[in-house]
Amino acid sequence: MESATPVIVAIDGPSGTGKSSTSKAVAAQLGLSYLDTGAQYRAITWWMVNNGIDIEDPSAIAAVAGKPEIVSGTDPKAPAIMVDGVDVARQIREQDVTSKVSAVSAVPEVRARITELQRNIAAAAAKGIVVEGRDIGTTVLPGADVKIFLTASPEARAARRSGELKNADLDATREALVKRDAADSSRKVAPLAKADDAIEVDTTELTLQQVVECVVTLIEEKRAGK
Ligand SMILES: Nc1ncnc2c1ncn2[C@@H]1O[C@H](COP(=O)(O)OP(=O)(O)O)[C@@H](O)[C@H]1O
Ligand SMILES: Nc1ccn([C@@H]2O[C@H](COP(=O)(O)OP(=O)(O)O)[C@@H](O)[C@H]2O)c(=O)n1
Repeated sequence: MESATPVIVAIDGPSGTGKSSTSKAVAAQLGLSYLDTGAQYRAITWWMVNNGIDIEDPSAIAAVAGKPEIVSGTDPKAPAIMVDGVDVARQIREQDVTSKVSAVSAVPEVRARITELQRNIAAAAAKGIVVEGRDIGTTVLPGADVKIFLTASPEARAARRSGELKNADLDATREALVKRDAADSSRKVAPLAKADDAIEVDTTELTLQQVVECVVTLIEEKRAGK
């Protein structure tokens, strides 16, 4: 599939619905760039924790939101995330960051900063980009060519997540995940939400391959002008 105009794809949804795996596979298959916006919010959270900022204090977070330099790689086969020149790909997945990221990402100054980075990265993608997150279709790139909102039952999502984490307790994983979704959905600025014009795909009973095929087909149809 060749096209002169870059295609912008927004994939949103709660945790464990398959956003990262689907977005990486779709981008790799179509030769597009890829951006994991959750990794950016995790990276700024890691920096706050590492610099002793009180996560309970939004004004303390806001005051330093512009300080860390966050650089995202956009190769779907080797996604990278750096903070002040340090590769934090492993650290940002740790439980401590996961439990604090919703509080940090709810601070408007953090969102303004990260949203600007995201728009610049999307604008620079020559062939187009798949951007995954919570507010891409609604806020970051409302003019995206294709908008997908992935969902799945909390049970399926918890089972997928505990499959990744060693010794994870299924009930505790589900509880933590539902709590984070609630925090992300209820914040004032750019909450987790489906855009009115997004296509919802329930992945509970689908394999990753089926979800990837579904999204690739939607992009191809859009490019063919259907
Ligand atoms: N449709 C699917 N069926 C089964 N497992 C899946 C499916 N999609 C993703 N997974 C697995 O679930 C886990 C979470 O997927 P991920 O893409 O990280 O979700 P998200 O980015 O939405 O949090 C990963 O281990 C992934 O391999
Ligand atoms: N566009 C986005 C992406 C993530 N986030 C925040 O970042 C957190 C981590 O996102 P993630 O995509 O890495 O989470 P998982 O789906 O991997 O569990 C979310 O729980 C949100 O608090 C956001 O606010 N906006």
